[in-house]
Amino acid sequence: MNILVVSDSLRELPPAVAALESSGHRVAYVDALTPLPVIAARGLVDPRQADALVTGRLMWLDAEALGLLPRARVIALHTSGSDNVDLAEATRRGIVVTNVKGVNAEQCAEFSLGLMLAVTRQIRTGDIAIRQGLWAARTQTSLDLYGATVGIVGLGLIGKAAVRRLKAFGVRLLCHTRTPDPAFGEEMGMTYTDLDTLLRESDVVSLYASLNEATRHMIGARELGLMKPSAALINIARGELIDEPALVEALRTRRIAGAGLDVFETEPLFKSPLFALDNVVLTPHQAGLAASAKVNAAVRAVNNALAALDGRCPPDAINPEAFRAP
Ligand SMILES: NC(=O)c1ccc[n+]([C@@H]2O[C@H](COP(=O)([O-])OP(=O)(O)OC[C@H]3O[C@@H](n4cnc5c(N)ncnc54)[C@H](O)[C@@H]3O)[C@@H](O)[C@H]2O)c1
Ligand SMILES: O=C(O)[C@H](O)COP(=O)(O)O
Repeated sequence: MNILVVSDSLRELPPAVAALESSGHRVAYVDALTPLPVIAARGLVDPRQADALVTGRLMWLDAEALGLLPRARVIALHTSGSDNVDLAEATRRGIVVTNVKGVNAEQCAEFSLGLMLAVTRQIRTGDIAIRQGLWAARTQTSLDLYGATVGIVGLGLIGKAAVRRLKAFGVRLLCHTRTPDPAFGEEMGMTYTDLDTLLRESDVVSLYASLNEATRHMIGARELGLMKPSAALINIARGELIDEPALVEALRTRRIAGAGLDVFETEPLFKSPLFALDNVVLTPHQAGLAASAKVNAAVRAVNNALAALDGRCPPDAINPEAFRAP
């Protein structure tokens, strides 16, 4: 059978390539996350012949793109998010979709704490000052994490991993989530609350929710207006959780004190009003980019694809009801 790999990184990961090459299937690679309609139009590889597609988060798989995969049995994502796939349409077409949830959860959690520390303790400002010879400008940071209230939005794998770390920081923990875990909350000394209360009471609000219709723009002008002027907003989840122009305005007018952002409404991001602001720390969607996680993600995605082609429902199927044996 035919496997199409569209990825900007998978070919650099020998264990994933070895698994593909020894599978006995025909494998075609496109070494950039190019949209399927563009791949089809260029005619170098025909997605219509693919029985499996292995790809990543920036491959937008809406109804039109899925229409270019008439033979596909499986779409195997090497990312933990899966919001780039129209799942209902994939299911209707009998395509099983898999992701690699949890593969980079610990790394993303630790990165979010890095952003929290960078923003609240103004590590970036200090770095810039010392390089400019401005030792005397060293900043007395206005917020320590110790003793602060941290609001967790979305308590999934990454949210929980962040909470475990934050417990050691001596913070008060609030949480708003669709999936409260009372035993975990009790163990961590964390209080579940509605979103507005969390926004009003938190010194740091950190987002870990998945992107869906209920969470898209869950933080807009109204929500930013509820936050303390001294508070910081951290987002390593998905850019679309925040109404970005509203955040730019809140940061520009110092309605909130700062933000740490790893994800954006448009990615990749080459130009943004955020770049001109000194109270925001920005990173290019790298929270999960640890070497081990990247290899594990690619190998797990390849194994999901091979399982489906082998007639087994893939272990990471998000829509197992769509699985059909060859
Ligand atoms: N920056 C990165 O590199 C990176 C890497 C991996 C994952 N992510 C993103 O991080 C986020 C968390 O990933 P995860 O693996 O922990 O996912 P998960 O599915 O385990 O957890 C998601 C959480 O969001 C909550 N949620 C969903 N809808 C909600 C709503 N309406 N209100 C409140 N909570 C809601 C769910 O209850 C769940 O607890 C996702 O958005 C994922 O795409 C980012
Ligand atoms: O969903 C994920 O795993 C992260 O957002 C990372 O995605 P990426 O590997 O496509 O950057």
